[in-house]
Amino acid sequence: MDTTPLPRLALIRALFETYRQRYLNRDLRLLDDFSDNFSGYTGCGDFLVHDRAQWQAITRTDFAQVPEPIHWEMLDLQLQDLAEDVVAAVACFHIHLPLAASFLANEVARLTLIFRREDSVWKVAHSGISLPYQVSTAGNEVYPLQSLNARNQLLESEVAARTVELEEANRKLAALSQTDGLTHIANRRLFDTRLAEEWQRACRHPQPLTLAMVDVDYFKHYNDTYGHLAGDQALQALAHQLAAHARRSGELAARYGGEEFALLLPGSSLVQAQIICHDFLADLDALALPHAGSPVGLLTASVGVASLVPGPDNTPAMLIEQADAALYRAKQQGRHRVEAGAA
Ligand SMILES: Nc1nc2c(ncn2[C@@H]2O[C@H](COP(=O)(O)OP(=O)(O)OP(=O)(O)O)[C@@H](O)[C@H]2O)c(=O)[nH]1
Repeated sequence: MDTTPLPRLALIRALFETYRQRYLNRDLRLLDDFSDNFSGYTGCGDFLVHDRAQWQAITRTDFAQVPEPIHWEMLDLQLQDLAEDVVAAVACFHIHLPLAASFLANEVARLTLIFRREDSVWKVAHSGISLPYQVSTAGNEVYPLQSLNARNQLLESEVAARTVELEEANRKLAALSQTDGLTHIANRRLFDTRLAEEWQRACRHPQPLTLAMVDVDYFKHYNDTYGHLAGDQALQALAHQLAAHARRSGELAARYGGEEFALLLPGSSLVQAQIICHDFLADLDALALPHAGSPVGLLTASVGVASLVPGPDNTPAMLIEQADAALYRAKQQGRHRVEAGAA
């Protein structure tokens, strides 16, 4: 090594730099820089070496495992002037190997070098490298690439498994947030979203957007007679029937609120929607849920249907208002019926 007198810190820095360059460039001159009284601690092999020849062999193995120049991304360097003939350098860095796999670079390596002047020549008297993991090296490895690779693959598969679980949990959560807790059909939130989406779609490709509002008849009386729990079960049965009539893609049965439901029928004409709603009422009749407070003696519902071709002159709120108005008429005219269109 260069023995030109230098200010002490510059000297230590130069010693470290020479070591670093020779090590990074896989320069075999490094082998001559180790002291006859060398001791070294291999971070990955996890053992102390007292023998210069053994350390040289380890260094050769290192250079053979990765023959191309490597790179250290320096994080920190501390230089210590310990005695007239003894100096130290402690470096922290990421190791970048010229390999596709970059996982070693995620680790922070810490290298301690002690230089001693022997017969006016500075030698590396001690080298200790540590990496913050407990891995064993396989065969003739110096860098524990096989262990790290295995650990990395394990981590990646665990992350992948967790990601799948997380996606599944998110999917369930999203479904729950759009589902009515009692009837398990779409809730008001999903209805609002789908109405807005279908409205936009119908604006782009003009076609009618048709909506049926459904309301249970004399339901207060039903609750009063049979109890709230029976009322809940009746709502579940009705919801199930209504959902069976949302058959085509884009059609949606939803609980609008309380004992009121909605059936969104994109692309259906008023007449087609009326047929669907009549079928629904017939199926509800077929369930034959007794209702002593109803003139027909069964649980029935009333339906109001409206249809609009979405455009600049109307809004989703107008469609709901028109369906509500038709529903009001159905109630006024005796219930258990379908009323359609503007009055
Ligand atoms: N069991 C039960 N009842 C509900 C639920 N949501 C709303 N209701 C009841 O539905 C009834 C609706 O009563 P009203 O609005 O007076 O209407 P109605 O008695 O059905 O009369 P019409 O609609 O005019 O035929 C109320 O008694 C509410 O308590 C629910 O989730 N479960």
